[in-house]
Amino acid sequence: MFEKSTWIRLPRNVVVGHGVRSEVVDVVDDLHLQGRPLFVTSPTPRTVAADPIAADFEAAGIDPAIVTIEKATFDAVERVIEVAEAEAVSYLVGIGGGKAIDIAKMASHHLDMGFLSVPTAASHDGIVSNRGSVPDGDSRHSVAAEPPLAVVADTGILADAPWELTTAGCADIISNYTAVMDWRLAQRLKDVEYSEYAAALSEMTAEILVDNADLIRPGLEESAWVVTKALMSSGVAMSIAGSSRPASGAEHLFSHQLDRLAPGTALHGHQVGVGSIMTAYLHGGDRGIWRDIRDALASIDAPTTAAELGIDDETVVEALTTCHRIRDRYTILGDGMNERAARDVATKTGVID
Ligand SMILES: NC(=O)C1=CN([C@@H]2O[C@H](COP(=O)(O)OP(=O)(O)OC[C@H]3O[C@@H](n4cnc5c(N)ncnc54)[C@H](OP(=O)(O)O)[C@@H]3O)[C@@H](O)[C@H]2O)C=CC1
Ligand SMILES: O=C(CO)COP(=O)(O)O
Ligand SMILES: [Zn+2]
Repeated sequence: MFEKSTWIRLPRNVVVGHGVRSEVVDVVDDLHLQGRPLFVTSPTPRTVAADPIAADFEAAGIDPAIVTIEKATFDAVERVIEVAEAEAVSYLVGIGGGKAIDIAKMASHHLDMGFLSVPTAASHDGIVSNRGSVPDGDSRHSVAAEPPLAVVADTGILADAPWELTTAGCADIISNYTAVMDWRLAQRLKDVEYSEYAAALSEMTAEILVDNADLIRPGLEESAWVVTKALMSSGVAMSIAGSSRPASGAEHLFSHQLDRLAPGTALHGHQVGVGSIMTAYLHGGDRGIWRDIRDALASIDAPTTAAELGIDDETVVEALTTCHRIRDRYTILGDGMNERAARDVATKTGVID
């Protein structure tokens, strides 16, 4: 008897383009959302987007509550839940980078409320995904959360954000190449659940981004357009898979471990990009695609070395040898690298000296 079933949750409205910030109110109307919203934002995105959007809501006769979070922590999620209950809101709007959007996602999951995603930086592929990422004890990886009902991505705001946020988003996408290699490996060796559609979408997204790398330049709004569409597509791949597998393999384990060993030093996307150079080498050796990944990252100004990340060589080696413990996810790292092998891959790929 055929017993398979799947439930894919995707946003109903995706609005991308110049000046669409002012259309958040219309999107809420289109979704038939009633009552008060709670805006979840962080300091810079509040000024750049949340306050002006709040003014649009007030002009439409809706009085939003606003909570500003500084860090992605469970305390912040708790605080958002408390404010949502105290202010009797009906839905949430996450306005900001990965931090604000993830907190909004996780709080709305707990509250069983809808949420909208309004990115102010094209820095990560959680804009659309059904995953939320908040450090919990020793774990740093994403968990299932509420997918957005809608995404409103204003390319004017995204293009004005610091350039490194956009290059971080590009690197998060480029890392899909190695994430999918790890996923296929895990399917072959450990029989993990695998979706050819999600894997193909994730790889194709990276390929389109790399093919359009010459359009990705600072100050060019078209760059924000190209990168945001790729981030959405990658997020959809995660939603189809029902896991972050299409976009997160050993390169993400490496990045999550760096978040523990050198917190706040480099952006998520930049760390996974450097991790991807090394794990591509582990998959294919010297004839593999590690140089293509490195060159693609360099072509969009993303870091390709530990020094460019601002992380010392020893920390890279430590992260490589320990990151397989971060989560139960089989990757090319298997049950862990020894120090010599880690130093070797990091040196051969030029990540460390
Ligand atoms: N859920 C998922 O599927 C995924 C989640 N992630 C998670 O997302 C996070 C990474 O996202 P990232 O966006 O890099 O992190 P942050 O939200 O911390 O944003 C990075 C920085 O950019 C600033 N910023 C945001 N927008 C603007 C703007 N328009 N102008 C100027 N500065 C701006 C923020 O300012 P300020 O400090 O003032 O807020 C912050 O300092 C990680 O926690 C990662 O784990 C990543 C990939 C997928
Ligand atoms: O960053 C992600 C995808 O780009 C999410 O992956 P994790 O599940 O490893 O946190
Ligand atoms: Zn990522």
